[in-house]
Amino acid sequence: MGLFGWHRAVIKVGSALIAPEGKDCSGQFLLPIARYISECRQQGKEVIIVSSGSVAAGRGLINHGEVPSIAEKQAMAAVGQTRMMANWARFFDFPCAQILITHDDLADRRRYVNIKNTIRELLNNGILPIVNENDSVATQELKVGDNDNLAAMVSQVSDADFLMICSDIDGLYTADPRSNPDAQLLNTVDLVDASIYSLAGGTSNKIATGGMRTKIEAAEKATFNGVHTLIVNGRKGLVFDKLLQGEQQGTWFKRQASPKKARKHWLQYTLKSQGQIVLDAGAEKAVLNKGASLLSIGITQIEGVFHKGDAVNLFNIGGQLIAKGISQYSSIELSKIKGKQSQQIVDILGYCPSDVIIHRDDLVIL
Ligand SMILES: Nc1ncnc2c1ncn2[C@@H]1O[C@H](COP(=O)(O)OP(=O)(O)O)[C@@H](O)[C@H]1O
Ligand SMILES: N[C@@H](CCC(=O)OP(=O)(O)O)C(=O)O
Repeated sequence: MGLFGWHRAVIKVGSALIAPEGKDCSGQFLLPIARYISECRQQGKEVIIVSSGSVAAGRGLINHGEVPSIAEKQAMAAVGQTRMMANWARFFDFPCAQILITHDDLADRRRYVNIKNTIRELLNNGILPIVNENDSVATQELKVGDNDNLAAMVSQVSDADFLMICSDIDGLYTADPRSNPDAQLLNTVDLVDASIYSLAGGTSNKIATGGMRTKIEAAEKATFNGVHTLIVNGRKGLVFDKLLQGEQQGTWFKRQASPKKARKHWLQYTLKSQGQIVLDAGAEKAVLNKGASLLSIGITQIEGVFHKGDAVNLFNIGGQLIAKGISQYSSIELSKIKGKQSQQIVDILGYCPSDVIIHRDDLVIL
């Protein structure tokens, strides 16, 4: 896949576009981005927005000193978030959904799986998820801190294959063009290394967070996970028309592997298996040959102590390791529902967060 064959994109929109005046919430630059998103959805592609701007949108409504305190900023985010959501919603004739997350949510395996399930359901229902950091509750030390890195994390949790960062600059230059008029725009970056980081300066915008450095960090994370990353100027409407015509814009950071390969590598080597599940012959066939999700009916045995969101190894009845996946249930829950129909889960446990035990997207065949 090059830059245009993507199926699921995360589009990050920075504060500089939502609040060009440094406060309030403006639609000035959002129309071309919204049109681009609608057009892509019509082509059958899926889009998730990561939007900044809650702090800026609430700035005018909270009394604050020259430099707002953390509490003042958290209050700004609380009142600004609804305004920012309403600002987006007026551009779309399909529903938008708000997801607020912190670093803590992404680090906790159980909540990570919940975020993943929610995004999957929203997309299946044609709803546009709009994600932001939960600024009004996140403590400083538990924050991702900037929405560029958050967008890269969202691209992973949502299994996206494209990340577009819309900023107020044409892309990555050889130096910050605001202080270096001779700086040259880079069209492509094959690999994010120290030489790329050395080009980045911070931001001069008092409402923005990261400047170019956090965008490079995001590009490094995403491209490593198999996600092509593009930084474009979201202030130029023409950029989105050109993208729709298949013309590259901005700076393209090329992915290091296919998302499948990167994900497989992550599941297989990074995630430590916490337990074992033994499958009957029917489940083994469904998982191996039909690309199916694992259902409770096909499970014969559980070993080890694991929680929802943990990785587990799957064995066939003959004791052969066949796959590894992320379990939607804990070992205690599974010991009660193994061998049962999915419809019985709710009667046995009293709840049923998922019809499948391991979703096929969370499975790697070994
Ligand atoms: N090498 C560079 N190339 C491009 N922009 C850079 C570079 N170094 C620093 N910058 C600055 O990064 C800014 C974009 O980041 P930021 O202000 O955080 O925007 P956003 O709100 O979109 O996240 C640019 O306006 C630019 O001044
Ligand atoms: N979560 C914050 C934005 C943080 C942020 O990274 O801003 P930006 O650098 O403009 O993308 C907010 O909604 O105001």
